[in-house]
Amino acid sequence: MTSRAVLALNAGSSSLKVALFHDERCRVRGTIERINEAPHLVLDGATTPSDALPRLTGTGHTAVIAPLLDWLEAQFGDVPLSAVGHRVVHGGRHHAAPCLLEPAVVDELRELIPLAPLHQPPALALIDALHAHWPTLPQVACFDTAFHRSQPWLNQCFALPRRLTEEGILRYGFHGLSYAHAVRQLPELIGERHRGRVIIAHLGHGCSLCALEDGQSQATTMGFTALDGLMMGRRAGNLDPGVILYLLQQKGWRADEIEHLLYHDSGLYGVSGLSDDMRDLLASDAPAAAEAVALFVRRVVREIGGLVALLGGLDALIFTAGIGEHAAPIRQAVCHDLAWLGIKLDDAANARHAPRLDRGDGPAIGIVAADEEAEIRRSTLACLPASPAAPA
Ligand SMILES: Nc1ncnc2c1ncn2[C@@H]1O[C@H](COP(=O)(O)OP(=O)(O)O)[C@@H](O)[C@H]1O
Ligand SMILES: CC(=O)OP(=O)(O)O
Ligand SMILES: [Mg+2]
Repeated sequence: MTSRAVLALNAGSSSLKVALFHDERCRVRGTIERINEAPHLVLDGATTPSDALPRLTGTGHTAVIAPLLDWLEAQFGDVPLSAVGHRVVHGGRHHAAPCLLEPAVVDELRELIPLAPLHQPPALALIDALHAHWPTLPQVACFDTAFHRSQPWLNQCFALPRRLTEEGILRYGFHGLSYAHAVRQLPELIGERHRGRVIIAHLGHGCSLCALEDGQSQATTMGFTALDGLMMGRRAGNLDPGVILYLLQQKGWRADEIEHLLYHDSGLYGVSGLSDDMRDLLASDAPAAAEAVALFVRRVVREIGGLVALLGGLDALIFTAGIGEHAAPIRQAVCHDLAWLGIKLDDAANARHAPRLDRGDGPAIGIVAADEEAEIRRSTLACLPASPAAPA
């Protein structure tokens, strides 16, 4: 079989995650953190001297990509790239599967920028930059929204006039690459229960929940945009739309000020007044930090209650992403408040972040390490023409 290598790029609002896969092996993986302020590449599982890393002088995704590609070529020039795969947060109504990035698709994705203003522009900037760098290399879009196209129609609808629903004002849902990856890990982690009623809690900088049956998305907390649902690092989540009308009409806020409030100034950061990072809040003894953490937990518990009602019960609760994987006190508080569901957390297993956290009876509880890049690799390869058969 021909050898295949994929560069996976995951453009986040404040970071760029990168992984280079060669066949089954991951050759290098890392995150460019604080991309809009002071970008620096942190490689997974390695303490690399800074002079061996790319020198990132400009800020933003467009500025870091050229030095990153030069560095990758210098370090891994022996890896014959077959394609680049991108996480594209919004695929709208028409993309239920990954696809090759033809010019018409890129134009269509540009139209979705208002629906994902933090994520869609950096992904599109990377697609343009990669095309300029390697004009003939196939590029594939892997959509966060695609995983949720399986939701029953009622769970995709807002109670709005039909004409708006028909226009595509729907609950799309996000974090689909993370959920798809988690679902693949479930048979090994929870056995036959993977076919049952499962809730996955993706708690990272952005946060959402997904209710699944037989591995298919049934409902999710994010909606038309990634603003809905849970409280997040800098996003409020679920909010009475009357608050927005009040700010517009009574307080004279402009639309761009409201956008900033919703995407940047709310959530853990807004409530604590300190930080958008759960680590800082858990380490702080400021009352406002404790309140932000308590509200975060309260919102998770309340939304899980709603999803359990839709599923008609719960067979497993799975945590993933930065907070879900690493913040034992958050998992503990959520599980404590869900004791009425028969959830019983093994505190020792929770403290050591073990894969299985339940005490053997009641719903299974587990942790899956998020790996959107592995899902990007898999989806990207699936979009490429099959390898020519090896000569006999
Ligand atoms: N050890 C930890 N304890 C508590 N929270 C953590 C820990 N490690 C990471 N986090 C949280 O995870 C968040 C980032 O999660 P991640 O899934 O990497 O987000 P994203 O991909 O959206 O940038 C951080 O903002 C931080 O709040
Ligand atoms: C969709 C979304 O919120 O993504 P992230 O968690 O990467 O910000
Ligand atoms: Mg993320």
